[in-house]
This record gives sequence, C-alpha cells and structure tokens, in this order.
Amino acid sequence: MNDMRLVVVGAGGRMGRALIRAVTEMEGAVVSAAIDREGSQVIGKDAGELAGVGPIGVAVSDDPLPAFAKADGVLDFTSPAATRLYSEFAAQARIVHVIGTTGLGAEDEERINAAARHARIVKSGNMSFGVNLLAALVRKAAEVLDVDYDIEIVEMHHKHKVDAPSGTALLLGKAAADGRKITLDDHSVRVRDGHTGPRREGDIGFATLRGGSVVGDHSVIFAGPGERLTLSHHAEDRQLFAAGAVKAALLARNMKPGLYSMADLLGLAF
Ligand SMILES: NC(=O)C1=CN([C@@H]2O[C@H](COP(=O)(O)OP(=O)(O)OC[C@H]3O[C@@H](n4cnc5c(N)ncnc54)[C@H](OP(=O)(O)O)[C@@H]3O)[C@@H](O)[C@H]2O)C=CC1
Ligand SMILES: O=C(O)C1=N[C@H](C(=O)O)C[C@H](O)C1
Repeated sequence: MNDMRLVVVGAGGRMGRALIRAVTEMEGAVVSAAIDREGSQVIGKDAGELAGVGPIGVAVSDDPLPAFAKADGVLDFTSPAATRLYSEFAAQARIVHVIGTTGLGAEDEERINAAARHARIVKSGNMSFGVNLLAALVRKAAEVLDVDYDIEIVEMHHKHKVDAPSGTALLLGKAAADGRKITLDDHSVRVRDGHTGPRREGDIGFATLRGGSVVGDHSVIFAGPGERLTLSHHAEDRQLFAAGAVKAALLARNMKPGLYSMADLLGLAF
C-alpha cells in the first residue's frame, strides 16, 4: 500500500510541529500538506524546517481544500471552530480525520457526528496509550468501589492551555461515571468557591491547575473511609500524543466511515 498522505492542520502550533516530526519519523506515512490559519506568520515556511527536522519540500499554506482533495487523512489539533470546519472538509473528501482538539462544545460534537457519516473520524481528548489504559482502569475501579469512595480528578497543564477541565480529565470523568453507571453531566462539579456546603454523594469533582511548561498530569483520586486510591498519568513529552495520532490515522485508513475513540482502536473499549 502507498504511504498514507497526511495533512497537518495547525502546523505552526505546539502539536502541529510535533505532528510533522511524528509523521516524518513514522513508516507508512508522509506529510502531503501543512495548513495554518490565514495571516499566520508560518505561511510559506517549509513544514519540516518549522518542526526542526530539516526541509521536506512542503510549504505551509492557508488553503485547506486542495490539500484535503489530494490526501488520505488529516491530523487536527487546532481549535473547536477550526475542527468543526475541517470535519466537514474531511467528510467531503471522504478521508480520515484524527481530532485531538479539546474544549469542543455540544454543537461542535453534533457537527462532527454528522461528518462521521462520510469521514473516518478518530476523536480523543488524549492520544496516548497510557491515558487510554488509565481510563479503562478508572472505569473498573469506579465499578468496584462503592459511593463511599468520592471521586476527584486533578489535572495540571502548561500556562498556555486555553480550555478547562482538560479533554483528558473529562475523558477520565466519563470513564468513572460509566463505571458507576451514572451520567457525568448530572454529577460533575467543575468549580468550588465560597460556602459550598458539604460534598454531595456521588459527585465527580474536577480541579484544574495551570502553570509553567507541564505537558499534562492527571490523577483520579478515590477518597474512601480511611484510605485513598490514586491512579495517575504523567505525560513527559507531547511527541507521545503526536505519535499516537499518526498511529490512529494509519489504523483508521481501512475502516468504515464512523466516529471512533482511541480506546476503540487500541482494543481498550469494553
Ligand atoms: N488529544 C490529545 O492527545 C491532545 C490534544 N491537545 C489539544 O490540541 C489543541 C492544540 O494544542 P496546542 O498545539 O498546544 O495549541 P497551539 O495554540 O500551540 O496550536 C494550535 C494551532 O492551530 C492554529 N489554528 C487556529 N485556527 C486555525 C485554522 N482555522 N486553521 C488552521 N490552523 C489553525 C493556531 O494558529 P494561531 O496560533 O496562529 O491562531 C495554532 O498554530 C488543544 O485543543 C489541545 O488541548 C494537545 C495535546 C494532546
Ligand atoms: O493542551 C494540551 O497541552 C493537552 N491537551 C489535552 C487535554 O486537554 O487533555 C491532552 C494533553 O493532556 C495535553
């Protein structure tokens, strides 16, 4: 089979650069185009040079449609507005769309679901194997431990991150809620401030820390009577997420149109 032609959107971003590096390092895939938003300072630059791997002969462009028409897949870690649009373009081109963008709202999710009728979409708040395994462990722990064990999720990220709680924290919260057979939306507490009253039984709490250059730390705490169980993941390099995204694109290449999670692709969904 020919190398998979991948478009990296948001090429000038932290993840965009990591994705360009990951594709050039992965067998079976090539960067066929690199896209950033109109007016970005990276337009016209060589994508490989931008990513620190030397020239690859692909200039960053602000014109996605011709790039999508000639590609097999798109790697997208951008913003909710951009991802919404790119899912429509991916559906038109009937290609793979790997979505790492977090902070998506209900309307974004609806548009992505609609696009998945024609595109093969892989979407996850975290593309690492470790976090997806952690989610499976959290689901199991939440199923085994009764409501006397209060669930709290703590995350820390670098100071540039714009959304909270992180996509990963929400993914872990959903896993805990699934394990408890409850709906996350009905039990999540995202902010506590002032006179909150005592903790409501069965709630799933979130705490968000931001600072420095932290790549991504997540802990799920089960605080019970007289003991505390903590399940944690620490990402040390965002190259981890980029490599996971490229593997996801390669795995989705021969799948039917639809919306898939990383857990589906890794065989961790149960
Ligand atoms: N699922 C996962 O495993 C991971 C997910 N993420 C998520 O990925 C997203 C990006 O993170 P990060 O790389 O740190 O953020 P950055 O802000 O560094 O990168 C985002 C890039 O997207 C560009 N962009 C914005 N709008 C468009 C558009 N319409 N078309 C093309 N490019 C566009 C931005 O350009 P400009 O700056 O000029 O606006 C920027 O270059 C976040 O939502 C983050 O949470 C991050 C790591 C792992
Ligand atoms: O913005 C980031 O950096 C990250 N975002 C993802 C998230 O919101 O969980 C994944 C990772 O933790 C890094």
